[in-house]
Amino acid sequence: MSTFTDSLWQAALPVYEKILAHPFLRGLTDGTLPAEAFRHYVLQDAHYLRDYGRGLALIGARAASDDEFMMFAQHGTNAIVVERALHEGFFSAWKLDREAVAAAPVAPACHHYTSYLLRVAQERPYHEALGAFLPCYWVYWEVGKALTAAGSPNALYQKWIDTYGGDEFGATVRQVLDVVNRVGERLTDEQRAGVARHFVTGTRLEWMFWDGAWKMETWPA
Ligand SMILES: Cc1ncc(C[n+]2csc(CCO)c2C)c(N)n1
Repeated sequence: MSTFTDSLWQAALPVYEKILAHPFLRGLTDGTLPAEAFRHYVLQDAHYLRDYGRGLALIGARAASDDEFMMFAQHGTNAIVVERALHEGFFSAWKLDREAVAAAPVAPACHHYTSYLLRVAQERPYHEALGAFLPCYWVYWEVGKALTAAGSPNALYQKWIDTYGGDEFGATVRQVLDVVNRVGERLTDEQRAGVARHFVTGTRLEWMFWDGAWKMETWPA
């Protein structure tokens, strides 16, 4: 039987296909991604994870059930655990200390995505916020599986791929998909369309985050 989240995936499929074809992701698996672009990405991701964790805490506080609250609060904490692991892994290898990471400006794509997520988490209904926050999990899982199948000749890139292609991350994503399907059962068609709109927007912002890193985009003025 087709589920609510299946319909969300169908809506975002053209964007997901563009993500898989993007030179940043192609470059991770064939090894052609310039090291500076990867570094730009990981630095921006440290900024992203701190705001994403706060956004999860906000939507957790608005959840209809204690189980959903606990799940989002835990995932929010985990976003910071992952952000700290970047410091012990990639950043220490690049001799970047905490101050240097914090001082790196938040680039336009990251600024756009996190500003959007935090606005939706505070201002829009809970179900719409779920739509906006879901691509972060689901797109990364699908990308992780696709890139795991391809592999990378670069050990650093392979390490990144391993984070998102594994079963542990898959179990986390399934947990969130179950919540979205449960919430979806109570929604009208119009409300479901609202969730889908945010899901597509979030997926587009994931594409833009990789594209911004590929172009090593900074503020034009
Ligand atoms: C731009 C960007 N999008 C998604 C993720 C993946 N991700 C970040 S937090 C989280 C769940 C809660 O810990 C997941 C799956 C990322 N790292 N960077």
